[in-house]
Amino acid sequence: MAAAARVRCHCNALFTSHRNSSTLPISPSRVGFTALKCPRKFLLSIGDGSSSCTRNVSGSCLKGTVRAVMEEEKTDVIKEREGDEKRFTCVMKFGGSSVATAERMREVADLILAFPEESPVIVLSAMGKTTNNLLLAGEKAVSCGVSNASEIEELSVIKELHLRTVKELKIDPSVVTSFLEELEQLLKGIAMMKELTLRTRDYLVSFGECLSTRIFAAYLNKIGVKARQYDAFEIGFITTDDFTNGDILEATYPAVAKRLYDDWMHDPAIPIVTGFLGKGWKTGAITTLGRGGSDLTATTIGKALGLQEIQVWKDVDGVLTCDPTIYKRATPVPFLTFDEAAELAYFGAQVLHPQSMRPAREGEIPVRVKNSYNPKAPGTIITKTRDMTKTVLTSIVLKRNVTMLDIASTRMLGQVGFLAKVFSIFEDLEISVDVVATSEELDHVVEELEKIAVVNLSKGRAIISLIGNVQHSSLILERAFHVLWTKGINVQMISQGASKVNISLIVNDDEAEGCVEALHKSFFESGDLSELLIQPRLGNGSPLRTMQVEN
Ligand SMILES: Nc1ncnc2c1ncn2[C@@H]1O[C@H](COP(=O)(O)OP(=O)(O)O)[C@@H](O)[C@H]1O
Ligand SMILES: N[C@@H](CC(=O)OP(=O)(O)O)C(=O)O
Repeated sequence: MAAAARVRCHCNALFTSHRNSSTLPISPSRVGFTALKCPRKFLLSIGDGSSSCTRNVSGSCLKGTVRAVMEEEKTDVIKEREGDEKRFTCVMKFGGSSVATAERMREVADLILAFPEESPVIVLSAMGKTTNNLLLAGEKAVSCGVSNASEIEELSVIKELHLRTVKELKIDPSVVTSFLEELEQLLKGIAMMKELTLRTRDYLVSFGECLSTRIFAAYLNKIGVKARQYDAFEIGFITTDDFTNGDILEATYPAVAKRLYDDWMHDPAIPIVTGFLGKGWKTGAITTLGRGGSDLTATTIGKALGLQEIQVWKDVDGVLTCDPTIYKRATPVPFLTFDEAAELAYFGAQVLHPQSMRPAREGEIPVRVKNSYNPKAPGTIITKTRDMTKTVLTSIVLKRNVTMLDIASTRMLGQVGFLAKVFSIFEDLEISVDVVATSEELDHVVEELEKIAVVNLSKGRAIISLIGNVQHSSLILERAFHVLWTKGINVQMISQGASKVNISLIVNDDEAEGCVEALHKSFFESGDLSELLIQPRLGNGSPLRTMQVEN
């Protein structure tokens, strides 16, 4: 469940909420903000006087990162190798849908071989729905009893899929059999312990990527293309120990580059790397990077090796104007900036992992989103900047199942103190508002907030994010509100992101899909909106900074 918060207080001050929100002038009576996916971050500067580096780290791993950075090799692996011939040109990541069957694996191999001029590093996700099946199997194991663990339906599905795939690809089944046996043992262990910790969960789901990459590497070798399988957690993907949501640490970049380059120099072979996985720096245990984390694996490799391009191959023709499962007339967006793509991902567009743009942006490496089912489609290219002069709206993102907190000051504290206290409650409970996972956690927040405020909790809300050129916010809002007014929809909260590419509206969840469809029709299907941009602007033309809508 996600959450958004609205704070009411009595002050006239400039208010900066968090990463995603701009500095907002507060109205005397109310201030609105949506606090969204914002793992607690600190800026950490490390330098020796002549140079320094700054990096974002989670609060919980601040100490760990300092140590990891200190232990990091001083030399920059890429610079050190500037004299060398560039060994790799791009990274190509294929998601679960791209490698769902033996047939798909063959097609992906053909696709890779269709670009002989490229020297790629390949990143793979687990086959099809394997990650979901592993998680379901783990949950069933908790309560099914040891003697029934081998009969869990999802285990059979996983076994059957992988054994069928090796058979169809005519490769040695021993590539997968020992893993499948180990998986069954693990499920028995979970059944015995009757618990599934986050650490075990990560170990459990790691089987998906470990299996798919081994099968694919074996297949390439079988058809005469030299390939080498790598488990990311063995080649330097170092993360925080936040199981199920590990954060990549800086030490990863030189370590991964060194390993991949060294191996290539000794014995050239296409690297086939497990997406999604890492190794916790303190525990040494397998971690995962959050669902869809293979995109982040790919961009991390792209930055580590200083590649020319990062390609993420999906089952859609690129990033689309909205989720095609919500509205099927969504169309590809040819160009995006890193900011737009990051915002889109942060606000819930499943097509990209929320953190995946960070390494690409830092390394200034273009990311191309392509369709492995339709390689001829141009896809989407994501770069640092693009011509925005004719851009009004780029994409519409829907995030469902949001809980809205309405927080009104009881005036027990001064204005400044009130806001500080509200934020400290979220901080103390280690909750970044958009990632509140259970209602139990929310109860806790409400309990604490009620000591200083009147709190209203509204479930069943959705966030519709309008990603585009917020320089034209008035035009976007005018049109959006017209559409929603026509449909009789009440917008309950509105907020603008600091990145200047996002306006978010909160509406009732059960009305949200209809809103997305209506907004899509108006923004993308009713003529060129950019024509309106030539109309003279009234006022100073500066974009909207804040607005609060009362329901
Ligand atoms: N704006 C969007 N553009 C494209 N796809 C989107 C968008 N929003 C959501 N999606 C969903 O994301 C899916 C692709 O992402 P994902 O399943 O993670 O790919 P993969 O597993 O291949 O990496 C699409 O099938 C689509 O349903
Ligand atoms: N297999 C993992 C990681 C991943 O990135 O998958 P995909 O690329 O299929 O979204 C998951 O399902 O979350």
